[in-house]
Amino acid sequence: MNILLLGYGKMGKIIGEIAESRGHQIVGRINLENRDELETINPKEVDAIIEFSQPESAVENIKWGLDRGLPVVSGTTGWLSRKAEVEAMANTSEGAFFYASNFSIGVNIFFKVNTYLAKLMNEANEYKIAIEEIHHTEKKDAPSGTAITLAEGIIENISSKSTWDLSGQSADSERSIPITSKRIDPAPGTHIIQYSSDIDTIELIHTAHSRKGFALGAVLVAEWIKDKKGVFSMDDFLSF
Ligand SMILES: NC(=O)C1=CN([C@@H]2O[C@H](COP(=O)(O)OP(=O)(O)OC[C@H]3O[C@@H](n4cnc5c(N)ncnc54)[C@H](O)[C@@H]3O)[C@@H](O)[C@H]2O)C=CC1
Ligand SMILES: O=C(O)C1=N[C@H](C(=O)O)C[C@H](O)C1
Repeated sequence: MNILLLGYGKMGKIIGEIAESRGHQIVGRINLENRDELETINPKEVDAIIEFSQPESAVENIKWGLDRGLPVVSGTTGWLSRKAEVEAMANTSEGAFFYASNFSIGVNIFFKVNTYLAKLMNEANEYKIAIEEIHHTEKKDAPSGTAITLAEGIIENISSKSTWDLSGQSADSERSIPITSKRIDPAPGTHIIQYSSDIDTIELIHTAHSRKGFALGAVLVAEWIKDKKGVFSMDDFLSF
């Protein structure tokens, strides 16, 4: 299939490599520096857009694809305050929209383990809950989109928690899950969920060894979303 890359940085480059290794053609590699080239792209020659840019650019990029009736696979994080706006546009367009905070199959298994453990821990109020995420120093947003997804999974299953905050910034520490963001090179992405009490500590940890898992997941989703219309997530794509 023909793939247009909107955002050709660390993620765009490995996505392009993996896509070509799977026999796909990259019909455009667009960055901030060459965004004027986007107008030279013929939408009829694009089967899917894979968008990994920056928080302030994602919505404009996604809308560019939806306006042209194209499927857009977006992995950019840090813009979810406008997600409902984008989903509404996708539902009234001829295109398709797929967002995931993390495209790694391993992290999506981690998401399921997180919600399972949260259901069990809902019966154990003596534990304090905390999340930590560690990424490279070029990351623009904090906390990570993955950490926010983890916090949301806990909030949905533990009645005593209703929000999250960047560690130390919450007015209501009883109802808020603190997220600590650390920036240490070359960390591709580590996420830690901790339940601690006076008696013991339970920790779940996911450590990405490279960006390969994120990139492969995005390419597999692009292959899956071809010719689809509407709004989709990893829950639609995964069989577990
Ligand atoms: N969902 C997931 O599985 C993953 C998501 N991410 C997210 O992907 C995003 C990109 O991450 P990286 O590739 O590491 O960042 P990066 O900074 O290496 O690359 C981003 C690229 O986007 C380009 N860009 C910015 N605005 C643009 C625009 N309006 N049009 C076209 N290109 C534009 C920049 O020139 C840059 O080359 C971040 O938000 C990050 O959190 C990163 C890894 C996995
Ligand atoms: O910026 C990154 O690198 C990553 N960002 C995503 C996030 O914000 O969760 C996914 C992954 O952790 C890598």
